[in-house]
Amino acid sequence: MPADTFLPLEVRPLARETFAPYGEVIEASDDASHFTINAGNTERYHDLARIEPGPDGRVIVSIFRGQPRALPFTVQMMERHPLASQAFIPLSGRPYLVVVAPAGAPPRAEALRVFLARGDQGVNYATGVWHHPLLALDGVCDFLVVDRSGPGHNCDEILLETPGVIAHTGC
Ligand SMILES: NC(=O)N[C@@H](O)C(=O)O
Ligand code: NI
Repeated sequence: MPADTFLPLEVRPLARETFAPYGEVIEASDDASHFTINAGNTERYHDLARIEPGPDGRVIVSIFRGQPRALPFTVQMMERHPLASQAFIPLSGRPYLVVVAPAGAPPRAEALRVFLARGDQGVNYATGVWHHPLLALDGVCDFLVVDRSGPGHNCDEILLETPGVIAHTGC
């Protein structure tokens, strides 16, 4: 592709099945494993994500306060955590964007998949899955983040040879 080209990226609604190659969707949906507890007061949506702290790692819980991204948004870089998973659970009730590519070799823009997540859907990136850092929309948004603390290098970043562009969320 010529040097000044960009690849338009399609935005799809986030769904458990289509996100499966990249990790899990964390949401209280009918297709999740769930059962009633606390004498009928509470429904437990059970074991929704495979949290992997990796070798000598410890699971930690943090809050990321993300500034909103403006659209159109140019995806120029991707990152991965080769030692552990990373989960984002929205706390502000707003939609956000998720950009992923399969674990393995550094992706080209053609391999990127963009999902629009609802404000009641979280995601867990499986170990090594390429993703773009947090893409909050519409306003400052808080996310509960479950990932790893421990020894070793756990963040690889790459620049895309051809950037992708997210023109709009389609909603
Ligand atoms: N650097 C950091 O902790 N954040 C990224 O991993 C991210 O995915 O937002
Ligand atoms: Ni990350």
